[in-house]
Amino acid sequence: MADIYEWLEVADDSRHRLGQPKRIHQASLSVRMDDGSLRVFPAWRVQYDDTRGPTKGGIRFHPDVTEDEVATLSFWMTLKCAAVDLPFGGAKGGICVDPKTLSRMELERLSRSYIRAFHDVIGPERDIPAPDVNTNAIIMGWMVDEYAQIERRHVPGVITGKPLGLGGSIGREQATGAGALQVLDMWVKRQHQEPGDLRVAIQGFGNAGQHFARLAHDAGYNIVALSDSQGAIYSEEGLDPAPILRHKNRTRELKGMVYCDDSVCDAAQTQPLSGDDLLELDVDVLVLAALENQITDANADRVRAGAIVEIANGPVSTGGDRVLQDRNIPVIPDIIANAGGVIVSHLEWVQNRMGDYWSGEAVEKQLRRRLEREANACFNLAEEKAIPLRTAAYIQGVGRIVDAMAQQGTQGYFNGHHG
Ligand SMILES: NC(=O)C1=CN([C@@H]2O[C@H](COP(=O)(O)OP(=O)(O)OC[C@H]3O[C@@H](n4cnc5c(N)ncnc54)[C@H](O)[C@@H]3O)[C@@H](O)[C@H]2O)C=CC1
Ligand SMILES: O=C(O)CCC(=O)C(=O)O
Repeated sequence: MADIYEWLEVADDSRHRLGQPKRIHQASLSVRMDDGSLRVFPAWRVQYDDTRGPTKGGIRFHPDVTEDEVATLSFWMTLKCAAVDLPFGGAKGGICVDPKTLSRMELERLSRSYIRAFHDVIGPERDIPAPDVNTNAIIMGWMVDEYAQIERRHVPGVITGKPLGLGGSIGREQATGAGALQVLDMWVKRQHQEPGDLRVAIQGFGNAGQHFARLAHDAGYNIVALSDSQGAIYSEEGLDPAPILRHKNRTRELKGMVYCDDSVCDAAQTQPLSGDDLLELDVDVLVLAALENQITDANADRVRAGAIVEIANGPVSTGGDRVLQDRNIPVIPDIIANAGGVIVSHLEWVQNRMGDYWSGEAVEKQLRRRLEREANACFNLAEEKAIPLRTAAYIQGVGRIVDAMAQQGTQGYFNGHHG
């Protein structure tokens, strides 16, 4: 961050404030299992900075979740919301759990207990959670219901990414993938390339990766490889994500894909591949849509992709980034590439507060307009100043945050309603 602060001539006060999270909330969630036993799960909500508005960010269920991880993700949320000019600060939540080991009822009890633990520190004008890794609209539905039961009133704006029947927005589910495709399209156009000429490999086939894959295939990109946590598949002829998704929904993994009957993905055309090998394929675009630290200084020198799109948060480590920069492999950074999700979350929150709901076209138009403006600003800054896209995106985000900090005055942060 030092170079960004130097560039923007950020005052020491703001550097100190951006140097650590404003609040870290931790809880131990006691949950009754179906067999009558009790399990306790560590959980966090970290609210990094609320200078520009209520804090915003998803909740992750994963066995590797730690306080440090949640805090880092909350910092990136802060930068992301500012980089695309949303009136939000940044937060993130997490529970250290392997959700695949829980029954549906256990998962519901765990989700509701998260809200009971953090009820006092969230709210539509305070901190607004949303889905992230291993959480989805069903879980957001349980959570918003738990919040309403505690409050004894409807409060749909406390959580976004909800089911449509509980005040969710049309378009939120595909927003992250759709936004990432829009940003990639803009970048491809600037390189005077055509989607039909580009071979794409995608790591991660969950909410973000699936929608990206489907929309990119429809837009003419040639998807040659896909992976999930269990394995990867590859086809020189190109993969159609729709039947692959049907197979994954049936079997819960991509690995067995070679045995699929469907003509577009039969054994003759589709080869299994290791997840690590996917990262090193000779493709035009490598899309990272799984977890952090997938490209590091240990494997960045073996990346053969022409460009990388970060749909996941932090999939390229700082060391990996340095190697890719030295090798002139452009990285379209997470805080722009995956911002479609939080942009439509903002639209959902606005609709909840208005008590009126928009068509899919209206949501899509607003998403496109904001991303076009903010991604172009980032691309232009990177080009004008000959700096990496990530540096440009950080300058865009940090610049807005430190301006808002300065506008609060020297006392506001400590004595005002943000304290
Ligand atoms: N869902 C959303 O709206 C947003 C998600 N993101 C980020 O996108 C990333 C993915 O999130 P979601 O799709 O929502 O999660 P998800 O839980 O729906 O899917 C995650 C996918 O990654 C796969 N995966 C995990 N480890 C892997 C590995 N080592 N190799 C290959 N695949 C692996 C899983 O099998 C699964 O397919 C995360 O970094 C998340 O923070 C960012 C912005 C918004
Ligand atoms: O939709 C949101 O509020 C946040 C989604 C999220 O966690 C992210 O962008 O990383």
